[in-house]
Amino acid sequence: MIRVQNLTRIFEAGKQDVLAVDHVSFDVESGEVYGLLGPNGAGKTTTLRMILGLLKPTSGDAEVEGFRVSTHPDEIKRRVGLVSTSAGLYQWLSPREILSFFADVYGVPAVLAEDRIEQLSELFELTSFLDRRSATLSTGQKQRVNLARSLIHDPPVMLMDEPTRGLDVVGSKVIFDYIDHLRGEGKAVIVCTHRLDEAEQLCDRFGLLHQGKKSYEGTLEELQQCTSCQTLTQIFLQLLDAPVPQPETVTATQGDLL
Ligand SMILES: Nc1ncnc2c1ncn2[C@@H]1O[C@H](COP(=O)(O)OP(=O)(O)OP(=O)(O)O)[C@@H](O)[C@H]1O
Repeated sequence: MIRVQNLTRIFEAGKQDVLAVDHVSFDVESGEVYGLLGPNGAGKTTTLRMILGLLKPTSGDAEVEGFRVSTHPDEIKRRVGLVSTSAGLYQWLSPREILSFFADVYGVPAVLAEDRIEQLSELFELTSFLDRRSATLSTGQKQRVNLARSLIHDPPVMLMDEPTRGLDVVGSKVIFDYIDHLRGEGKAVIVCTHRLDEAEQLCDRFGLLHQGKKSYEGTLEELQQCTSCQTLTQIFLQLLDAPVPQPETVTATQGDLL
């Protein structure tokens, strides 16, 4: 469903270029939740932005349902939803107006959009504030509107950048349930998070980025076998202590150690 092939991005930043993402490759299948993890500055957001077509790779490519982002950026946007804590809502519009607006942007026919808004309002319990101005909503309510917005065009792929940042336990639970819902619907999901405890519960497979390179990949069991660590936090700390692999990335399924 999602194929990332040798994605690389170099930023020109003053006198020194920044190699933000360095030949990263991975696949995510339908119904799979893939945790893209790494410390600050590892290249997670840059990778998501390239998959979505918001940022041009220096080299490499990404594919969604067989469409390459380099050649079919509009097909990609139709097929990918994005949940990001930094996404704001239009303060003067109500959730219903926001959802209608995005349905229109994504080319969802008006009749279908009405049904979709109905379904998503029930799923995310928006009904009681669907026609209130967004400025008056609580953080958790705004977050639920954002989740509904990301699904308005029913995309087969969902990218989530720090979805639980700043949320309390109840808000985080809404995200957990949402990710389970996506998995049940057969979507391919990539989640970037610093909450390793959450990632451990949520994700089926992990790719660990370090200094722009993919250092580890596998299920929790595979990572445990490969590192002799038990928790994702321990595995992560081991990754930070290890030298960045050169030139090949390491796949836990191959039984290699860093
Ligand atoms: N527009 C830009 N110009 C220059 N450097 C950039 C730009 N965007 C990102 N970078 C650099 O690229 C590297 C990767 O950044 P990125 O935001 O992808 O990391 P991240 O893993 O998402 O980090 P965090 O967890 O802190 O959000 C960092 O060194 C960052 O400073």
